[in-house]
Amino acid sequence: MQKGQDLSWGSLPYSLIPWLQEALISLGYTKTTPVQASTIPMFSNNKDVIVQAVTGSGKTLSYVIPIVEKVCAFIRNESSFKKGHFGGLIVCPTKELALQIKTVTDSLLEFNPDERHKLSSQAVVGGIGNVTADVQLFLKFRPQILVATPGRALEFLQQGSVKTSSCQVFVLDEADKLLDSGFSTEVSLISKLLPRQKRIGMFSATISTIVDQAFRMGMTNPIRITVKSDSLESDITPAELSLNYDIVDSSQKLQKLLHILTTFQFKRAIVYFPTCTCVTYFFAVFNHLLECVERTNSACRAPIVKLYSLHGKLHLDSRTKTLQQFSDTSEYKHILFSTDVAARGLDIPDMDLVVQVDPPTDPDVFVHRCGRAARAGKSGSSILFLSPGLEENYVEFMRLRNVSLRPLSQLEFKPDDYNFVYEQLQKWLMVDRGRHDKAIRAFVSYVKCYSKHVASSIFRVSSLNYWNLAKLFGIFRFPKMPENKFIHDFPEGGLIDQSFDFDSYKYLNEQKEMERLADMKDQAKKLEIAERKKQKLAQQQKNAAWSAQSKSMKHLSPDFSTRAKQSQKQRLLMDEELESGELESDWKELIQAKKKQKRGTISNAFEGI
Ligand SMILES: Nc1ncnc2c1ncn2[C@@H]1O[C@H](COP(=O)(O)OP(=O)(O)OP(=O)(O)O)[C@@H](O)[C@H]1O
Repeated sequence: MQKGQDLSWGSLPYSLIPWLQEALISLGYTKTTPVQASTIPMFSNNKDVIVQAVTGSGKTLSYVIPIVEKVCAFIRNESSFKKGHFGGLIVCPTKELALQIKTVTDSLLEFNPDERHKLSSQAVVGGIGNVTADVQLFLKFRPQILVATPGRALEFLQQGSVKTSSCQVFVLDEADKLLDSGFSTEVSLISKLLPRQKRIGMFSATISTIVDQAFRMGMTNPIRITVKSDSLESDITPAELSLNYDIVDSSQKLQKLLHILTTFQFKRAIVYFPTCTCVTYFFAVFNHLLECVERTNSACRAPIVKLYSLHGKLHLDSRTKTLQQFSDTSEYKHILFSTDVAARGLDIPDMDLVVQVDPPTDPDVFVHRCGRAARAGKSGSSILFLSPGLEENYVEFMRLRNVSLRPLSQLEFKPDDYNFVYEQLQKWLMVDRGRHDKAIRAFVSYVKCYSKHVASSIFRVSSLNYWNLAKLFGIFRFPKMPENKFIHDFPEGGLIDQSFDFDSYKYLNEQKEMERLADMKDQAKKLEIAERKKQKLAQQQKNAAWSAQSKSMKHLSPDFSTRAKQSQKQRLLMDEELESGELESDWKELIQAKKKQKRGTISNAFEGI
């Protein structure tokens, strides 16, 4: 693709269907974007394509237009699709993205003037109804184009009444994500269920690692299309996106985040946290902090309109509603707290700021997160927090991956103005022990997630500053977890403030508080019994020592020494049980979640985020 090349729709090397061209212009797409100019002629002309182009460059229309053209050509030749047949399948990793692609597709199809052959699409995604309901809708409305997530798509295609033989195009949007271990089995099974002679298109902003897998999907002589950015700093992020980082102690992250969100000018921002529990927790914390900011005459007073939260453990309806409300508002300063469920593909208008409280575990996702801002030629900026020490190497690590980050300037941050943050956080936690439980869960999930970083030489759980991290979450004690061995000067009982009285720390929820009190009684009883057993054992040992004095070692009954060993073993086991009982409380939820996740991998590998 040459610089200064004519990008009008009319300059494509073949003529688009007239109503389609009219539709594009009516929708405000007056000319092609570079990736569309390069891809549409190839993909429409029966070539398999592997397309890499920066975020927000218009990849969606690069495949939707060729699919619509193929569907129309099929109808022209065969008069219509038979019942149970369809013409194109688009698969992508998240439900939100699938619904967004369907919206883009429908916006074009509405312009089809042929009353006899209505064109439509259907979303086939997990979390909405069930596959039987999907098939019923499909048979009733006979859509020609399907937009699906991998698990549900596979189930759907395996239903007897769904016929795949007319499918001519198979698109993998966010192909690198689809072909990684979480989804690859479903995706290759889907490909096998579709006709051999179908065309395949793979699209992503970060696709370099998957080319070898293209052949496994059944691609024949795929054309590789790479559309780079004009940016001087990176050719894999848009030129209009400024990429910044800030070195900040975990203990100061909340304060800095509050400063940025209250003093920076932006319309919509997205703040990424590593796990679902972190999103839920910090969403609640931030709502409280913002109330405090509003109440006081604090230096950082600013008109934040609304916070939203999004993650994979929320019900799909509520996720869709949240995104809808967040996207629809025309007011300033709307902020979405999210996991990586909103990292790829989402096209939210006027998003001009992305903040990453931590880098993503997969470095490729960094580009996708930042790419939610500065889309379609608009400007935007992203800020990444890095902790001092090893994490500072991330800047060089990303530079080697062709992404250059600059230190954040113009941050007139005065820590003293934000002293109230930690105080308020602790006060807020004191109101309800349930809040502290949530903080502990979020803390544990954070550490677990940290251990999953691909760049394991930079992100080491052994190098984390757990004391600073504890301040970020506001917790009063360290949870029991295997990583405690890395905490220097680990305090007695994990208590961060030794004077803190956990026994009188209450739940607001009456039922929970009653259970806690009953538990406390139970524990006290168990300890008493254990203490008595210990004393008894000590007495037995004393007696044994006395009798040993009177007998020589060779006359010592072998039976006795075995019994002594056994009871010592029993005592150790009992101590371990008590210990693991406590351990369990912090880990139980994570283990359950892990099991659930394992069961759910087929339907959606994004559930963890
Ligand atoms: N030809 C065009 N003219 C003007 N705007 C366009 C054109 N094509 C697409 N856009 C707009 O550009 C934005 C980004 O498009 P799209 O979501 O397809 O990007 P993408 O390359 O798929 O991004 P990502 O890699 O983040 O998924 C959308 O708001 C879309 O409406």
